[in-house]
Amino acid sequence: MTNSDVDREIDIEQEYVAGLYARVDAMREEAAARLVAARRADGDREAVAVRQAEVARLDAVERGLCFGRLDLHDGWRVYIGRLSLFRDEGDEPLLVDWRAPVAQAFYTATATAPQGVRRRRRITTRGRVVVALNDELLNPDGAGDDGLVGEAALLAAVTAERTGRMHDIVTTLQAEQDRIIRHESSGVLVVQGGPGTGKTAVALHRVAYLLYTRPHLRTRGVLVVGPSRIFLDYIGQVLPGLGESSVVTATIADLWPGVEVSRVDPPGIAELKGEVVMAERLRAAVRSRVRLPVDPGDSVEVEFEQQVLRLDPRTCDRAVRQARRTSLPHNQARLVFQREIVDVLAERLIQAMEAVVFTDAGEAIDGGSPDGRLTEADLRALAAAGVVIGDDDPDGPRSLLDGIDRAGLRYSLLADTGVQAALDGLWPPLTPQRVVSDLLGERDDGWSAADVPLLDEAAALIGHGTDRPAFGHVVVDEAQELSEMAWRMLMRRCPTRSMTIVGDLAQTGNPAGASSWDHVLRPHVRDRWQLARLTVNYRTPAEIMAATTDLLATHHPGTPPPRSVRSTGEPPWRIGTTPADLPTVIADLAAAHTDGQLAIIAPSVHIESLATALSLITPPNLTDKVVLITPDQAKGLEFDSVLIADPATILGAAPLGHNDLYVAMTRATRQLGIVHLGRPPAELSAMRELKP
Ligand SMILES: Nc1ncnc2c1ncn2[C@@H]1O[C@H](COP(=O)(O)OP(=O)(O)OP(=O)(O)O)[C@@H](O)[C@H]1O
Repeated sequence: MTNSDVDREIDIEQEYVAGLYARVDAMREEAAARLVAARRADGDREAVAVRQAEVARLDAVERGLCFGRLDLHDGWRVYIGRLSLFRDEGDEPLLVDWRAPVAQAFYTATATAPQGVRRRRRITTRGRVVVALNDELLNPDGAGDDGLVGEAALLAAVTAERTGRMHDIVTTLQAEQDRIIRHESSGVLVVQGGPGTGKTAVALHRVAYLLYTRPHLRTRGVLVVGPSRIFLDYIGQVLPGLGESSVVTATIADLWPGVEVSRVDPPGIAELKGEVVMAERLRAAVRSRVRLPVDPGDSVEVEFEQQVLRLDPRTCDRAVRQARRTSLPHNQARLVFQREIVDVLAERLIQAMEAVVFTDAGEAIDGGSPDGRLTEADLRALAAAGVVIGDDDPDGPRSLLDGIDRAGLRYSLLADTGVQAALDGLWPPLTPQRVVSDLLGERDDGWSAADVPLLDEAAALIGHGTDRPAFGHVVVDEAQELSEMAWRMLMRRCPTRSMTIVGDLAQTGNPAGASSWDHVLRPHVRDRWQLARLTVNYRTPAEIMAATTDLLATHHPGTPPPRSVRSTGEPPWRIGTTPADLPTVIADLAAAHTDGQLAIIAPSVHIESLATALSLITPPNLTDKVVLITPDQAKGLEFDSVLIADPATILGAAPLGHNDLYVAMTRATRQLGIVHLGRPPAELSAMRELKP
């Protein structure tokens, strides 16, 4: 096309896009009016929320409303964008939502498999203005069929300066990513992929896709679990940018409201707390809190209204078995136990009362039989005293107390503090906090992140907080980090086991985390899970991935690094220094840095001195030009450039330190530099060395 052809085409698209915005503006006005009306119509909060979501969704699609066009061989033309727009109900769409089936060809059609597409056009807009077009003709001769769809737009997206916030990739999704996003699994789908392969992006776009294709999830709710608050902030704009703002994001610790994580476990302890054997130990701990008398001589005395009633071991045992047969959690089963015991106590009291009959004058004249029947002698005595009993059923038991009296007596027993104290001594009410701290033998000095799944397990055993929300679909990001106990907790939040799990087993930093997907999932879904893989690294240039080769080969032999989508021609470097000079060297390198956002990734022992030397805050503000973080905090994030301080300490600080170093090395989109103390670790010695 000549320049004037391009200009003419841009004018045509501009007119079309302007028409789309006019339609959105009209819809937005209507939605705003509906919101005002809903607010006026007193109190219906649900209706207001629905209307608010409608307005938010229309606001969210403002940027990049329309980004593509497909020209089909049969003459049809389809515009692709962030939502579907119609001029009038029943009309052909003006714009097709990227999640609709017809839009799939935009991401997956190739010259060899054109899917009826003649031309794929990318439309780039700035605000509401069309600024560029990029056409691909899908010729059957296969020209340009390199597996990457829309390479120029893709490379522009992956090389753009980072902002500390993740953006959606709806305009440049690649075929292998699209297939996962639209995967029809309604069970557990695991997405395994190396660093930068788009796992997080794909998981979030899949959420948007599922909300579109399975509308029931809007009411059932979707939960996205991430490794840290920093990470959740980093991804926080992606779903709202796709018009989906109803999704809950949380760390594992956030899923237990009311507990503040304020403590870090000593090395090795978090690992033990994460093992599944803890579930059995908690179960045993809860069970052992029911304490029964064993010998007849140990009968429990219950005082009620100046009478002493005795509970022998057999009665207690029967009540416990009755309660356990219900399979209810501890605190609810306790109520069954109490009812059983109170029934026994009430029956004894009734028998004692029936055994004595009072005249009008309050004089005790005779007794009934133990089963509540009055003897003929009793009846004669009572008739003589003017008391008439049981005339509604002359043949049945003629007891003095009717059903209401008996219920009242049971209630009085249950409400009596003496009776309650005796019952609590046998089957006490429990709280998760008590159970967990008793089991761990820890003082009340706060909770660690690894305690949260234990609290949740205890809560499930006890029946505490049974109103915890469950979700229709759960996404787990950086899923390799979850312990067995954390998986149990998550499964309780997702009874339908509809999940998207994304992670990389080569990046596991948590010693309690996963080394095999089958191992973590089998106890919950047996073999009913599917694995999908992502193979192309969009973040990290080939030069940086090459620098991780020795690290990967040493610690994960046989794991191929993902193929980088691009190279920069700029190999990463390393430089040696002394412990005393480390802060100055890092500060000088940071001061000389001009190429976009820089992250300094350092083991926690150096964070304080580096923060002082560079006047940086910790934890960082992710949108700052220079941020200082630990490898653990860096999980899932990315930056234009990365400086790693003291890699040997990262390697040696934890049992899976090599994975932490791998994470740190794969965060940069442009440059990587490593400052080591003394000689470099063997895994990095092949890197280009800069002389100080
Ligand atoms: N199709 C795409 N178009 C544009 N950018 C993409 C595409 N796929 C991935 N990216 C970008 O590549 C980067 C890495 O993506 P993402 O963080 O989702 O990868 P990841 O597999 O979760 O990485 P890690 O496991 O290393 O944390 C992000 O900036 C993302 O926007």
